[in-house]
Amino acid sequence: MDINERVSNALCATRALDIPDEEVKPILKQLLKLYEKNWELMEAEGYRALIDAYFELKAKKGVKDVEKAILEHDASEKPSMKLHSGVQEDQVSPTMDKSRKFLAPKEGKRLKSMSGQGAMDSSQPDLQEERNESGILLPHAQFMGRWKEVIPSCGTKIDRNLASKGTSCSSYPEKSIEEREPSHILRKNVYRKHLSKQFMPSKSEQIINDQKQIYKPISVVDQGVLETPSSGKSIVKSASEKKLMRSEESASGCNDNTNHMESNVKDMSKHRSSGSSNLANAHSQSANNDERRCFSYISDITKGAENAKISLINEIANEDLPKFSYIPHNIIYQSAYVHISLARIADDDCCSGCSGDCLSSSIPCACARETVFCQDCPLARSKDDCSPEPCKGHLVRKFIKECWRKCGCDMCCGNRVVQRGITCKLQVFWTRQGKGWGVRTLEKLSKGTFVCEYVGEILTNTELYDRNMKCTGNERHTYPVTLDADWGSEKVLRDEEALCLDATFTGNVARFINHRCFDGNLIDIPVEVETPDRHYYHLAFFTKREVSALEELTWDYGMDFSDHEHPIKAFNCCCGSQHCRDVKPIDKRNRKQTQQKEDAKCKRLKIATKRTGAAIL
Ligand SMILES: C[S@@+](CC[C@H](N)C(=O)[O-])C[C@H]1O[C@@H](n2cnc3c(N)ncnc32)[C@H](O)[C@@H]1O
Repeated sequence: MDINERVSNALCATRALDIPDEEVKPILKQLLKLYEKNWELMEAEGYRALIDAYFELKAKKGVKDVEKAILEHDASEKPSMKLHSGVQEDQVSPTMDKSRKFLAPKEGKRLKSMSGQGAMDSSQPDLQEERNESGILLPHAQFMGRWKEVIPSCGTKIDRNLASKGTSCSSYPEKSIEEREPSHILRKNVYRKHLSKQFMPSKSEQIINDQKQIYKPISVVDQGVLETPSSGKSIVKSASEKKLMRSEESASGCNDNTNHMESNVKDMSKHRSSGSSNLANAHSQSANNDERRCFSYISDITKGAENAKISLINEIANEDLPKFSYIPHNIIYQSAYVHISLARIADDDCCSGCSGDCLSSSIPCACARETVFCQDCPLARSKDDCSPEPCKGHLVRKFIKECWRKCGCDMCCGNRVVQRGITCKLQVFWTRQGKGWGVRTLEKLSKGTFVCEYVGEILTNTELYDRNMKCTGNERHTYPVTLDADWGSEKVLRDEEALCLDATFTGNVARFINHRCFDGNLIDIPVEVETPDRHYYHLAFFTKREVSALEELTWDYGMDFSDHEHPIKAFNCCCGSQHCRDVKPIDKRNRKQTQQKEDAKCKRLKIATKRTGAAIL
């Protein structure tokens, strides 16, 4: 990217905060000097440094003194480069296996940690500890006085050359999504059965709010006066919010694009409540006398357990926060047999002879070869082609096998993506369509980006059955997903052997990802990391297409809404997809009638046009 483009991207990001170009330009200039023209630092976290510097200067001295003030700016404020993963470029159509088998009850419960996974136990405090005694939402310590949240970066791309700069793990260059190379090589027709996936809603899909109200929502009116709104008071929306909502409603596949900039404004207003005048300035600039509220905000629901912070925001309603313990890796509940040992990994199941990045060599290593690109993949053609283009995606994707401990490559190897964890900027938010909480991305994601793994407790099918039987109905939602454990193996596993993941009580951000019939923007891919037999594997979400900043992330749970025989009642789907499978008979009739009316209208128009010779616009 050339300098002009970079400058214009930076101005675009600050303009979105109503910061005039002429005020930001000198700051940009001085910061660049300070950063020795390192644009990656400038661009990190949505130009955070630039925006921070602006508000700080504005609050302290006014932007005229910028040149002097910026030199006083602490160099330690430079954002550091983060470890970033490579990316998977692929496409597949989700398949469904609707078999749901559960067996008899089993005995008690105790959590144990899975070896080598560093999982946290369930004693991890609840999200609700984010509140102070008076019940007001408390920002995290590191959030106080500094605005550290992400701003969509107007499609900022990072220099291609970065990829070839230093690749040590601590300073692994942050490639733009567009620039990342595919990290996994996929094998065709690998497994016999498709991955079975389904969510079981709790017995009652009603949200039962029996939790104690332990916090009060915050709302900021006009110039940042803090108030706690009385419950039931309707939320006044700005014109832009209303416009946004309308466009959301009409947009298919792009729901809940709540204005992130406005979220940030709300975040800022909270800063003021904690004594940050610069942020208050920002708020008063942008609020334009609109009433703005933020009912709840947590800057990092992972409490530092992930590489990237994941915030939670509710701008819509005064809802209880979800109660669960965040874990970044799967954890065994009790009886699940997940046998991880280096001895089980045969020599041809790893690439001990490799070094550095397995994907950088022209011939993929043994692990990468386990999964082979489709015929059209430029990497597969790379043997004949000395300069392969970036992969444009694959027709068939089955599973991914990542390099692991016995492999000779390093942690920055392109064939280690899922194991490096979340690097995307994600946010949990309260949806407008009645789906409860959902997950959105705060940055544009290109097709094939690894988003997150589905993390939860590893249970046997028997244990899951037991758990479901004990459900009181007070649980807000349950989130089990079955691992199609006999996939790729010779024998069919019994229910006390077959595994599933349950994120109801303990899980990661994926537990908030909502369902969308057919055209969700994520696809779940089984990933083999530590265990070679596919009895246990990881389930990772990748984007199926480019996803815009602020778009809700969704996947197809594979539910059959017409299966009324199923013991667990499915939820009423509000996915908004035009291909929604949960169509009530009356809607079906209406849909058909509307279609017939449309067809007739079209026909009439065509005839009229033929007669008059007029063009249909
Ligand atoms: C994995 S959870 C997703 C997070 C959930 N929305 C929450 O608030 O915690 C699955 C539950 O979300 C709700 N849900 C997911 N997708 C939905 C959809 N398309 N329409 C309505 N409800 C949905 C259902 O209640 C379902 O049982």
